[in-house]
Amino acid sequence: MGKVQKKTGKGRLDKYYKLAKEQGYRARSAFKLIQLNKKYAFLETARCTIDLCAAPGGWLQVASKYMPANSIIVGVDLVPIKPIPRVVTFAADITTPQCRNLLRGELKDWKADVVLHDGAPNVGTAWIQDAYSQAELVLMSLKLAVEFLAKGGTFVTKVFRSVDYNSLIWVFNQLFGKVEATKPPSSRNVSAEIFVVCRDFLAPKSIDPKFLDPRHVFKEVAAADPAIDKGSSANNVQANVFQPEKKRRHRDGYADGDYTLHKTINATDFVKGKDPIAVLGTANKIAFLTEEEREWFAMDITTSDIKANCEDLKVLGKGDFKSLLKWRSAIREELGLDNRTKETEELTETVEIVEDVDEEHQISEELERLNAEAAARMKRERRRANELKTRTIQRMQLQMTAPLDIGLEQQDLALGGQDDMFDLGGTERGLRKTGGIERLIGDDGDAVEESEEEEVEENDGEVLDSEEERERKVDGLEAELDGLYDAYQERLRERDTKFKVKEARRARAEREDWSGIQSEHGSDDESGSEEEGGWDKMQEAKEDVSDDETSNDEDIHSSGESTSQGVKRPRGADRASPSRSSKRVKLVTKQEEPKLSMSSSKAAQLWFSQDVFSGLDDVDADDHEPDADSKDAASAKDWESAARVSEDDDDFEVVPQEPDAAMDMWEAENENVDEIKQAEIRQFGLYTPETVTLAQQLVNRQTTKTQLINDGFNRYSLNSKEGLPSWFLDDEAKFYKPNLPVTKEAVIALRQKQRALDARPIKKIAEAKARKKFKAQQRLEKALKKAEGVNATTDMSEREKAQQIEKLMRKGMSSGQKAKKDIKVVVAKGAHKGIKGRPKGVKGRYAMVDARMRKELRAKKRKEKAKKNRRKT
Ligand SMILES: C[S@@+](CC[C@H](N)C(=O)[O-])C[C@H]1O[C@@H](n2cnc3c(N)ncnc32)[C@H](O)[C@@H]1O
Repeated sequence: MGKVQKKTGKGRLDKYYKLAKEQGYRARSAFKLIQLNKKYAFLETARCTIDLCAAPGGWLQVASKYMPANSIIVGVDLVPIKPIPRVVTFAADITTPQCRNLLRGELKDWKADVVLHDGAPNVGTAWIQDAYSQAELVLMSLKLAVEFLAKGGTFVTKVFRSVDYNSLIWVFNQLFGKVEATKPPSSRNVSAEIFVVCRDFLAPKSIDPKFLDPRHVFKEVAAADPAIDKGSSANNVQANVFQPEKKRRHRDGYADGDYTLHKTINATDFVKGKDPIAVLGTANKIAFLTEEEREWFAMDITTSDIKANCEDLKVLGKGDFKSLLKWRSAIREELGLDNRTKETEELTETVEIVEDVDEEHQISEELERLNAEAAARMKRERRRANELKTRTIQRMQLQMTAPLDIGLEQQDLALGGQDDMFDLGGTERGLRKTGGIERLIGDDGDAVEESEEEEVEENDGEVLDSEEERERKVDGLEAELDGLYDAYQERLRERDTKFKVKEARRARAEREDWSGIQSEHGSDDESGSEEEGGWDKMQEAKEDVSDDETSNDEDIHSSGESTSQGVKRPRGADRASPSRSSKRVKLVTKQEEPKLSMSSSKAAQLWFSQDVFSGLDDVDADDHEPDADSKDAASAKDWESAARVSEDDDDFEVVPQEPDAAMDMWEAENENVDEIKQAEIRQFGLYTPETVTLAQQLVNRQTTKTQLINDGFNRYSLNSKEGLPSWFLDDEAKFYKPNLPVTKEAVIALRQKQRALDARPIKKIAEAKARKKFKAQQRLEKALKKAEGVNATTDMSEREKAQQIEKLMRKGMSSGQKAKKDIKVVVAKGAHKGIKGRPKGVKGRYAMVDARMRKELRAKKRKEKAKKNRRKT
């Protein structure tokens, strides 16, 4: 309470704060003066007013508004006050003679009709201190008031409700005819302030300076202190003892005859005295000087704590005082001063009778208690585990936890809920599981026993009977973890559109990932299908995504269905079709038939028939393959064929095959292969920076086909993913992939292409445009019909008809939307500050804005949002 209340947003945004803002007052306190003036009407008749402690100037504004024109208004404050029309201000401390001189200089011989004082000391630490300073400030302002007030004048001052309040009122009553204390409605109830309106200044010829001297005015209250010291008020002393921070200052020096600061009393006074609390409140030390006192000192009940407490009473807390009082009672009992001993004996006897209890009953009670404790412990653990699980799920939902962390947490839980990642016990268990512990410990049975014991202890009630059980438990947890992860992915997918986009991108990236150039035989090979991450995987991914894309962009891909397959080729070229495997077989056949080498791979054709390869028949001239017996064999197309063969079966044997029915089917399905191929290239071309870069490298002879083939055998190509958890695979997909070369030029070229694509109107825009056009047409037709109707009427003159038709046609031709009216924004500052109604020179719709209010509204919204978020979590 003692602290100066911080004006938080909540407190500030009250009715008067808003009103002050609206009306342009600098402080909400302006309304206090308005309300006081409404009640006592002192401003309207005043011709000179002094406002002491006037910053920022709210009261001055009010005075300037309510006082007659040409009246004098002077404001003083420690801090400078921004200028106010008709008001003179200066910065000074009202408690100093300098302020008095300044006022005198300003007013000359003028007397003030009103002196206002709304001062509050700028300390704001301890309430008592504040209240006293404020009372002193009031007295100082009164001192100035009596000097400058005209007879019959009014002094308005703020006073805090405190012990000094009555003294002040008494002084006011000596100097003024009418003194009234009031609390205007705008003064917050929580505030201890009261306003005292002193009217009808008596203007005595001479005033006893004691009336205006704080040492005399507040003497009566200060004089209470010695009384306390003398132990006259037990309650106050008690307050002194238990609330030392609230002690009043000795404004009038020390108690009579007591001129020392340090006061030592004898233990006898404390023990045998009637008011031990008063003793504790006044003394600094309890001394053991007499024979008897020394005996007490030597007694067991006088513990070292008690002795230390007696040394310095001023540093003791409540607990210490209590123990001193207990000690006093004990000594008094010893001395027979209190007759509690007897009572205690009686009590002890009673206890002895009660102690005759049945032993069996005790044991069963003990057992019950232990059972109850165990049950409670189990329950607690279960609850804790559940809480942990819930929290983990929440954290996953908030993306605060990586699935890896959850795994660890869950596993830890399974192993006792306390082990951490680097717990050696955990390692030991792991080793034990794999039989490694035996190897480590050898035949040292002791060590094993010890660790087992530890394990049992760690598991704390969740004793795992066997290795199998433990494994089962871990497996179960892993399965649960996988389930959780899948659910998490699912939720993400449902909620997060961004995630969907990322997933799509990832799928596409995977489809296009460079996984080496491999033979199609890999897919034919049964065991090969097990090996993911190579060509097969790429094909599968392509199929999956192609499926999706087909459904989205049917019109685009319909013509390209099942046209080609191969290494690194444009999106959509490969379609999932039942005849896929047969086509593969056919492809191999084709490639192996020398005559058909040109059409051996649709994908290769697509790839190399792009502009970038035009005129490049000798891409791999450096590379002399054994089957390169023709000019074409050295071409890129041939390179592709070679690539297939190179990764074929181990024996690297090319088996020529006869053209079969399947081949016919292929041709029958794709009559205009070339056209489709060209369309595909036009549509997709090289569309990842990696492919463009590789193409560039081939063109620039920076790489060769052999090089590419060799690069295909890398650490990423033969990864077995069997049995790996899905979250791990997801992570791998993100980070464990080859880093393919990308050139700056390739990226620029692709960006340009993308920009060109983006510039095309999308379907929705086209639809919206068509809708707009259709509506415009409808409007026009309607207008025409109405115009015809108007034309047909007979009860209108030709001129009227023309006017009406023109109006209708104008409406029909319009966009159908009403033009939005502009709202003029007027900032409530400068000339616009505090005005009511329409600001000058503003026509049409307008809105008054206030930067401060906007900030506060924003802050309010921000806080509400934060609160809501907190509630959610
Ligand atoms: C509550 S504000 C006054 C508000 C003012 N009535 C208004 O409406 O704008 C209290 C003011 O008292 C001033 N004050 C405190 N001690 C002072 C002193 N010794 N001399 C002059 N001004 C003082 C502070 O600087 C502070 O501006």
